[in-house]
Amino acid sequence: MSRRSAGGGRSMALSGLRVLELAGLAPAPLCGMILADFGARVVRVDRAPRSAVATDVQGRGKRSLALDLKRPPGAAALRRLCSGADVLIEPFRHGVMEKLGLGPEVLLHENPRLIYARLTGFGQTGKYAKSAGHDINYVALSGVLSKLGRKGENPYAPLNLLADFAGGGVLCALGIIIALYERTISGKGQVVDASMVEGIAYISSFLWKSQNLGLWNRPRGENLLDSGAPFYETYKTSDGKFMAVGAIEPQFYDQLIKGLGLDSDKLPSQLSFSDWPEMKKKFASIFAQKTQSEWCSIFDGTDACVTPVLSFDDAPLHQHNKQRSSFIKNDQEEISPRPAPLLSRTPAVPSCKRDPFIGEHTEEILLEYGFTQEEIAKLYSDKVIESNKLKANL
Ligand SMILES: C[C@H](CCC[C@@H](C)[C@H]1CC[C@H]2[C@@H]3[C@H](O)C[C@@H]4C[C@H](O)CC[C@]4(C)[C@H]3C[C@H](O)[C@]12C)C(=O)SCCNC(=O)CCNC(=O)[C@H](O)C(C)(C)COP(=O)(O)OP(=O)(O)OC[C@H]1O[C@@H](n2cnc3c(N)ncnc32)[C@H](O)[C@@H]1OP(=O)(O)O
Repeated sequence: MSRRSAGGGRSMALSGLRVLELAGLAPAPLCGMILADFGARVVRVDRAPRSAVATDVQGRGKRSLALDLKRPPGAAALRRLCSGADVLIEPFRHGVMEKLGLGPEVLLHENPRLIYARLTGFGQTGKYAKSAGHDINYVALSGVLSKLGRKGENPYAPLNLLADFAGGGVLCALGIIIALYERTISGKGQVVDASMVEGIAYISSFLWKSQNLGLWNRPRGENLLDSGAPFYETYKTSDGKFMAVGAIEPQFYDQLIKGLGLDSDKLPSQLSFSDWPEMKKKFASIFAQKTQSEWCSIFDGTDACVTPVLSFDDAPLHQHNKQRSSFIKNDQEEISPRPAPLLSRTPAVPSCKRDPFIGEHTEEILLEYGFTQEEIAKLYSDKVIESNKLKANL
């Protein structure tokens, strides 16, 4: 496991980029964390009066400023911060920023180079633009949820990975980077309308565009890649763990059959759909006869596409992941995934420090953005900003 400190002397791809992230639930924090991991100076703008504990668990590499946006001097302070920023990420449903007087017309007028990223579930327009929602709702509206789940069961949302993170945080970060690239040519900022419904739909383009290939003709849970096929499944081992099987191509399927100790001449053909349920039972009874580690000994080094299903405890300890330093430890000994992808010259250097407390850096950030000590004192006395130095010094 590697332990590299932020800013360890190497310049990162996004060094010098100034980002303001208005505190949100899950997607915007990931977006901000990605930018911070790759070198951006990300300020999380938390609420004042602040809540006791930060709910953002993706605060790595960020600093926190606690600011009351509902008070006019607070909104004015954010406008000023935006004048000196490259990127603003806002995670509220449509209309919230406009109500605060912080809509894109205002902020882009004051800073035409600003990338104004709006990360929402339903986007800035349309019937649901002002409705509350969460990951599962967005996946549902994208069409994708209808495809997920096992045979005979209700659709199943795979945690909150699809909308919040893949279609939300990650695609918003991509939108920001694209807009920043375009700004190098035009000199102009723009609004990034990152709707998680559309984000999921977009990352599911393969699903949409493969509808005519016959891959998805059968009901949910009975197709090649949705747990219908015996060779694209998980199987329980004798020690209560699992193996993942993804032996799609015939040459890899042959190696699976060999590893399981079966004779392919005595089996139905791989793509005989009607035999799939029976083949699954056969595979399951064989996998149940050995431990996960025994199966790894059999399949490691083959092309059978069989791997262990690792727990969070086991994944960082797996030899392959250790060889690539795929997981890192911070100063609190917390383990998390190393930023991906790896850039050869300017890789991400994630911070090893703990996440910021709410309001921990209020003063230093305001000074950095050009506020005077007198202006800061006024904001304090007006109770528009808060700092949390006490906790930070513990
Ligand atoms: C499935 C996921 C969500 C998972 C989240 C969980 C991980 C966490 C949810 C609850 C957490 C727990 C809880 O907090 C209790 C504990 C607290 C403790 O500290 C830690 C442990 C906890 C157990 C804690 C643990 C975890 O953190 C939780 C379990 C998702 O799908 S996330 C994606 C959600 N959707 C979106 O992001 C799409 C866009 N956003 C929205 O649609 C809405 O924001 C949303 C999410 C529906 C929320 O609606 P809401 O009405 O609450 O907000 P908005 O309409 O957007 O308006 C925001 C209002 O706040 C004002 N405001 C904002 N910033 C400031 C500021 N700096 N100063 C003053 N005011 C501010 C803003 O003006 C708005 O005010 P109005 O309503 O008056 O207009």
